Amino acid sequence: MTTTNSFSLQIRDDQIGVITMDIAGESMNVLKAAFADEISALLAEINANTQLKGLVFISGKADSFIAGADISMLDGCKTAEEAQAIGRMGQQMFAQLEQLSIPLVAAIHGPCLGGGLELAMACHARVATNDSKTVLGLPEVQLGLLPGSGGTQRLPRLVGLQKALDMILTGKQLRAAQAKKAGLVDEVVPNSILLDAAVKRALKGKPQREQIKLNLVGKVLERTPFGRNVLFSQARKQTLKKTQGNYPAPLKILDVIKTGVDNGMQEGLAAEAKAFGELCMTKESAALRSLFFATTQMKKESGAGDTKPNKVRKAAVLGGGLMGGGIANVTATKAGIPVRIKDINQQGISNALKYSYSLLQKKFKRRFISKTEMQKQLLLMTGSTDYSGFHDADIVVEAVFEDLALKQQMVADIEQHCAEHTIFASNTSSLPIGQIAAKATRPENVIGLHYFSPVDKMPLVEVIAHEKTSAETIATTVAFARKQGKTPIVVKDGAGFYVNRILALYMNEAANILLEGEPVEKIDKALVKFGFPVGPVTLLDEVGIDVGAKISPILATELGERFVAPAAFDKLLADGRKGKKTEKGFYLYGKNAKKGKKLVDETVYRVLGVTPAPRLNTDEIASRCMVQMLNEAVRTLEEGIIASARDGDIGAIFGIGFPPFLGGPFRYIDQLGAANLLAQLRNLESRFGSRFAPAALLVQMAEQQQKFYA
Ligand SMILES: C[C@H](O)CC(=O)SCCNC(=O)CCNC(=O)[C@H](O)C(C)(C)COP(=O)(O)OP(=O)(O)OC[C@H]1O[C@@H](n2cnc3c(N)ncnc32)[C@H](O)[C@@H]1OP(=O)(O)O
Repeated sequence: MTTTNSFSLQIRDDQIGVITMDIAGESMNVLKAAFADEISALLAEINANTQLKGLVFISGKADSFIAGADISMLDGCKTAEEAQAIGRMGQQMFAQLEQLSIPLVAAIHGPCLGGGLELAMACHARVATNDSKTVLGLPEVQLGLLPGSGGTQRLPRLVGLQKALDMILTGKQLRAAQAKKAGLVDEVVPNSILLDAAVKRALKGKPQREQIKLNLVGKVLERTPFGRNVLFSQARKQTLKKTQGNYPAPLKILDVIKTGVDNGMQEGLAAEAKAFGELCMTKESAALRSLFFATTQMKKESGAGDTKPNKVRKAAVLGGGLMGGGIANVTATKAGIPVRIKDINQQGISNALKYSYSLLQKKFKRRFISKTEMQKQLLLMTGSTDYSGFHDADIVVEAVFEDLALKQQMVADIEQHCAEHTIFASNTSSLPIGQIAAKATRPENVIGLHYFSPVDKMPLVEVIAHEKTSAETIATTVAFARKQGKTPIVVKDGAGFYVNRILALYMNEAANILLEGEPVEKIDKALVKFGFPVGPVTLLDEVGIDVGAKISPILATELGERFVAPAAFDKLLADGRKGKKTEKGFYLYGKNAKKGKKLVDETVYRVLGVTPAPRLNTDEIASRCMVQMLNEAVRTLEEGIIASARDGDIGAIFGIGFPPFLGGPFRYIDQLGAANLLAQLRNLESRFGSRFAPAALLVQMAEQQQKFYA
């Protein structure tokens, strides 16, 4: 047996060499530049051994194959050339593996991502486990990068151009069964026989590469120059529409893949390494990498110092509506915890169960989960119209109407029907938690747990501790949310908490601009171009104009005048316009809508008493809404609502889709400069009044030329 720092080679009696990768001191295998020499030494030994029949590459870590190149190493690069050299080194290392004369089989269990998948693709065959921890993908685009060590060239050759474009442009990860269907892995087996299956394959010799199966349209699109031109130009159009030109990586991905397809692998690889180096130096990639570091760091925090969480064995949800159904869904499917749903009527429970069934059915059809997994997860969800099955719940999440008296009644009911230690978590979006806990006998068990809609998709939750919430309750709730696949931020109690507070002022400003006569679609386009997934007016239609109207007065009473929504908005409700759910809002829905087109309901202007006439340019519209959000974010930091700029950045990106390439409100202010933002606010304050008054902390930072991040 030969060992280097991170690799070992063991030759079995059947003359199959097993290369095990296990980086000492790291919880996951990642690729580092220093490995080039180790791999070369290993390969020299392998090439000198004429007895060897084949090789298996496997990870020595319990639950990870390789999570990609070391992102800290990439972050440390000072020049594009330095990053390009790292990509090149990986390319050369993997080319050496591919050129081995004996078969090399990758045995994959756990995340096989980025450089990890690039390595696996250079192997001659791939066997993966059917475990849910096994995921394969090229997520570099989510870091503002592209796969820099052959991924842009090998993936299209393995799975076809269309599938590869989809995977590389989105960074999506496939489960083993999906990867098998795509042609990315050759065999899927249980973890217990992974090594045996890989050895068996290696003993069979090098496999012939099979031609990718395509239907007629696929053949025209991928195998003719005309078809490929159509494919790339369509992909470019869609990419630009999606990114609004804000992200450089996807366009480079298209260029690099096209170079490889048109001019061959070598030119493709050269273009890939060069683009990788360039992208590494962009501010967009730096911002996206900072998100990776922030979220990884947050995974380790309990939310309550050294206090350890208690185990949650069973959960319950009050209310089977859209939110309650979503919360029950992530509890069963992501956390794997049994969950009891209570609603006032049977219909509510059926709706919640049906909702989960349809989501799971979709996952099953996409081969993301097996039928057994689906059935197991469904069995974790049960319901009743009374409190039966609640006595042993460790946490109860309430998702009932936004009504203080009702929520206080729920607290009393839970204290009566559940155990002493049961946590009462409220999914309120605006009511202070202290008020919900005001009549509680065990206020230390009461906490806020604010999810965002749709719950199965939105990654953020706000965990809100009121004055009497115990550290144990905080730590347990944070751990519970994390098990549900969420990124929790712990925020201080106060109306609107963090996310809705900064969102409310941004939405109000969009409403003010609308009342000045700017057309609805122009306002939405301005903010989409800025980088938000949808514009503010669309968002209001989605969330519900009535919901906005309910939250505004609460925020205005607790936080001041600047939160008062424009009075004209009452006219919308008087006109029965609640938004998309009632098919009556700012846009046309239902039978009035035109298929494939989003059209403004022009009658809304009459109701609001305005005549639409575009006057402002899109930058002005975006910046007026944005400065409101940024200024309020600074205020929440000043008041201790959020504990750090990092939490504020993650909250805004994961909670409202703040443009990730800007790194969040605080990183964006650092980019703009506090003084610049202050000048914009002062200017707007002189024109529009005190709603633009700058936060004291911002003034101080501008004067002292400080930044939120060092
Ligand atoms: C040249 C190439 O084309 C370029 C590349 O490969 S770029 C890198 C592409 N890869 C990625 O983007 C994957 C990044 N990693 C992840 O998404 C997640 O870590 C994961 C899905 C692999 C695992 O998630 P999870 O189980 O929650 O574990 P998580 O806490 O995130 O990570 C565990 C540890 O591995 C580290 N880690 C994971 N991937 C890493 C990476 N690519 N680089 C550096 N560290 C990494 C984390 O920092 C953490 O370290 P710590 O224990 O010392 O804090």
